Parts: sequence; C-alpha cells; structure tokens
Amino acid sequence: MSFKHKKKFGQNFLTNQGEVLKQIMEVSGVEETDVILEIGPGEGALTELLLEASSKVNCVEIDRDLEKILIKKFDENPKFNLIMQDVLTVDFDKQIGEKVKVVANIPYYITSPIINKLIENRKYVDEIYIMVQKEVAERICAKSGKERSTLTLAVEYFGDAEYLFTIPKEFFQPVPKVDSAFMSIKLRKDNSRIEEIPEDTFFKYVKASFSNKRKNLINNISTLGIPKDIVREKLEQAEIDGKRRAETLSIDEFMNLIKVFEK
Ligand SMILES: C[S@@+](CC[C@H](N)C(=O)[O-])C[C@H]1O[C@@H](n2cnc3c(N)ncnc32)[C@H](O)[C@@H]1O
Repeated sequence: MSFKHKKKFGQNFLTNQGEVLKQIMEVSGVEETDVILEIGPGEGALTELLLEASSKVNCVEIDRDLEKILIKKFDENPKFNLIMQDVLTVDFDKQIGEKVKVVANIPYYITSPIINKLIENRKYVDEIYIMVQKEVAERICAKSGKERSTLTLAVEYFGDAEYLFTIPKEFFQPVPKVDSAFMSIKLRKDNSRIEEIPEDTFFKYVKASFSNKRKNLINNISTLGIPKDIVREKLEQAEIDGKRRAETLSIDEFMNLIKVFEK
C-alpha cells in the first residue's frame, strides 16, 4: 500500500528524483568525513545518497507512519541514525553532540523556526543546504529591495546565504502550489558581528525598523520610545536618510546605525 501524504506535516515528496538529487549532492559537496543532519527524510529518497557519500546521517522525522519505511530501508546501515521526533524539540547537546552539515528538503510550514533553531545551535552546525519555498529563498538571499525582512538580516548577522537553484513544483508529489528553491547558509565561524553589536541589541533595532513595513525609519525606530527628533539626529549622524524604509538598508548600514544609537 502506498504512503498517504499528510498536509499537516508539509509532506511534498520529491518525485523527479534523479535530476534534483544529483544537483543537491553536487552543490552541497558532501564528503566522506561529513556527518549529516537531514530534517524530514520522508521516504528516504535523499537519505540513500547521503548515506553513500558521508560517514553518518542523522535523520529527524516526526511522522510515525514513515518510521517503518525508513527502518526497513536503512536500519542495517550502521551510518543511519533515526530520531523520531519534532525537529524543533531536538536537544543538540544531548542528541547530536558533534559538528553536522545540514542537507534537507525541510517541511516548509516551519522554515523560519528551523533556520532559527539551526542558528541557535551553530556550535554544531556550520553549513546548511536546504530546500525551501522559492519566495522564501528569494527573501532570505535578497541583497536589496522589498523582499528583505528580519529573517534576511538574522541570516546575514550569523552567516552568508546563497540561492542555488530552482525546483519546479511539478517535481513533487502531491504537487504543491508553489515552486521550490535549494539554498545554502554558511554560518560564520568567527563571532565578528556579535562582537561588534550584541545579538539582543541588533535584533531590538532590526525588529523595530521592520515593525511597520510601510513606515520609514524615523517612525519605526521611534517605537523604541526614542523621541523623533533624537531619532532624526542620530540617523543624520549615521548618514542615513530617515525617510528610507528598513528594507533598503544593508546589514552594514544597520550595524553602523545601531552603533550611533548606542553610543
Ligand atoms: C517536504 S517533505 C520532504 C520529504 C523528503 N525529504 C523528500 O524530499 O521527498 C518534509 C518532511 O518533513 C517531515 N516533518 C514535518 N514536520 C516535521 C517536524 N516538525 N520535525 C521533523 N520532521 C518533520 C515530514 O513528515 C516530511 O517527511
């Protein structure tokens, strides 16, 4: 009996596998020494190639109905480690405990929480290769323009994102409404940005700046309780036009602006 896909778990499995999987393996550059974390293995299409190419594959899958299928396929392979659990509840210290490369076609309904969880556990993760909704990949990787958001800045603060390639929606079963994209996030090994501006401070200003996307920086930053004339003055010092919107600022402009406000 074939597997019945569950919408609530974001289950759109790759069908046009040969082509896409080959591309995934090529761009993610998995090596024999790599330990992999695959979030949402599904029926194990990608898992099989990851097992061939790496030294160990930790798979985290939430759906108990897939457990038997995965065990039947891979349980005899000593490199295979199955964690049947919601990925957002995985304790990296206890359950992973070593450096991993993330390679996965993740469940799209929790894309931001997954990225945030991987960033929080960056001591175990330095490279992330994931398939996400095309629009989300475009937003995360946008260097300028209205696609930029707090998620774009969060990723830029900790690393570098790159849009790798597009996967048409017809390559999945069931066929979703949207196309997908494969992208990478390389987390910075040094703490350069964090040392310049602490995380809490950085996100306080970024969140305020994006709090109302139609409003300009003066109006949004003043929601932090800073009088508008002071906000205006500080933005002038930072050489940033207060009428600009947050989406037009690069991360370096944000870093500079925050330094001036925090002086
Ligand atoms: C988009 S499908 C990808 C399946 C497979 N990797 C493929 O490419 O065909 C997402 C997978 O994530 C699993 N999943 C959904 N929510 C999850 C969660 N919170 N934790 C772990 N896995 C989850 C789903 O059951 C499904 O297997």
